[in-house]
Amino acid sequence: MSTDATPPDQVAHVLTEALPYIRRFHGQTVVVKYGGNAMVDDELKRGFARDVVLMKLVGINPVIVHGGGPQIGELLERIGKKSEFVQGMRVTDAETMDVVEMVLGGLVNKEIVSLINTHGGRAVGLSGKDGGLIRAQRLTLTRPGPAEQAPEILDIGHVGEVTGIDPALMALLDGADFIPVIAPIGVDEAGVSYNINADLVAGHLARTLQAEKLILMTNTAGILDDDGQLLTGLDAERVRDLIADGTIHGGMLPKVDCALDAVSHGVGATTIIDGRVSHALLLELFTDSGVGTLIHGADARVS
Ligand SMILES: Nc1ncnc2c1ncn2[C@@H]1O[C@H](COP(=O)(O)OP(=O)(O)O)[C@@H](O)[C@H]1O
Ligand SMILES: CC(=O)N[C@@H](CCC(=O)OP(=O)(O)O)C(=O)O
Repeated sequence: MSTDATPPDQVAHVLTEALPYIRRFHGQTVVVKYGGNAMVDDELKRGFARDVVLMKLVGINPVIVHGGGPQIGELLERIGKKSEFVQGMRVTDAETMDVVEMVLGGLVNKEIVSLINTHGGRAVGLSGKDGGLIRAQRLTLTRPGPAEQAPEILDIGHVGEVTGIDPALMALLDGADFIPVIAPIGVDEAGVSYNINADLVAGHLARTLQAEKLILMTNTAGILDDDGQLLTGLDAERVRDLIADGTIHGGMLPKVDCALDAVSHGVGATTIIDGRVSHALLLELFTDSGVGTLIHGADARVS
C-alpha cells in the first residue's frame, strides 16, 4: 500500500509503464558502473542499493563495478600524499597502490555490499584479483615528443589496462542469485596488482558478458553540449565529433571510449546517467523517458 499521497491511478500508470521494460530486461545482464562522485550522500546510496535489489528481484542480472576516485584522494590526503593525474589516470606508486587496494577493495566495496545486503539482496564483493577475474597489464601512456622525435613514454606506475576477463565466476554467482560487486583492480601473470579506471573495467565486463545494457552513473546529467544542454541520444559518429571539437573531455573521455567499444561489440546500449538523482537507475531502466545520455550502435534499439 502506498503511504504517501500519490493517487492510485498514477501508481498504476507507473507500474504498467514499467512492465514492457521488465519483460525486455528479464534474464538479461545489466552492468552498472557506480562512480565515486555519485556516492555522495547516504540517502542516495540507500536508494541505489534498493534499485539494485529491485532489478534482481524482477529477474535482471545486475553486475556492479564501482569507482572511488574521490575516496582514494581523501585517504591519500590524510596521509599527506598528493594525488596526481596524467591524462585522467591517477599516478600510482607502490604506496598509492596500497591505498587504492584498501579503499577500493576494502572500504568502498564492502560498503556497497553491505548496503545491498541490508536492503534484501545477496551481494558478493570482489576485486579483479578474485578468481583471476580481471587480467591486466601496465598501461603505457605517451606524450608527443619535440618535432620529429619519438613520443615520450610516461611512467604512471601501477596503472593497468584490462587484457582479459574470465566470466566463469560471474556465471557461478549469477546462477546462485548473488549480485557481484567488483572493485577495479587487476592482476598480471606475475601477481602484480594494477589500479584500473573503473569505466574501462565496466566497459570490458559488459562486452565480455554481452550485457543488454551498460549504465555509467556519474555526477552530471549526462553528456552536455557547449551550452550545457543535455544530449539525450548519440551515435558513434556524433560522439567522435564531440570529442574532436573538445565538447567531451576529461573524465567523460574514458566513459565515451568504453561506451563506443561496448556498443560496437554486442552490448545493446550504454547510458550515462546522473547518480545524484534519487533512484536514477529505476528511472533509466523502467520508464519511457529514461534519464541521461544514451549511446547506441548503428543498429541498436533506441530505448
Ligand atoms: N561534454 C561533457 N558533458 C558532461 N560532463 C563532461 C563533459 N566533458 C567533460 N565532462 C566532465 O566529466 C566529468 C565526469 O567524469 P568523472 O569526474 O571522471 O566522473 P566519475 O567519478 O563518475 O567517473 C564531469 O563531472 C565533467 O566535469
Ligand atoms: C587509474 C585510475 O585513475 N584509477 C582510478 C580508479 C577509481 C575510479 O575509476 O573511480 P571513479 O570512477 O570514481 O573515478 C583512481 O585511482 O581514481
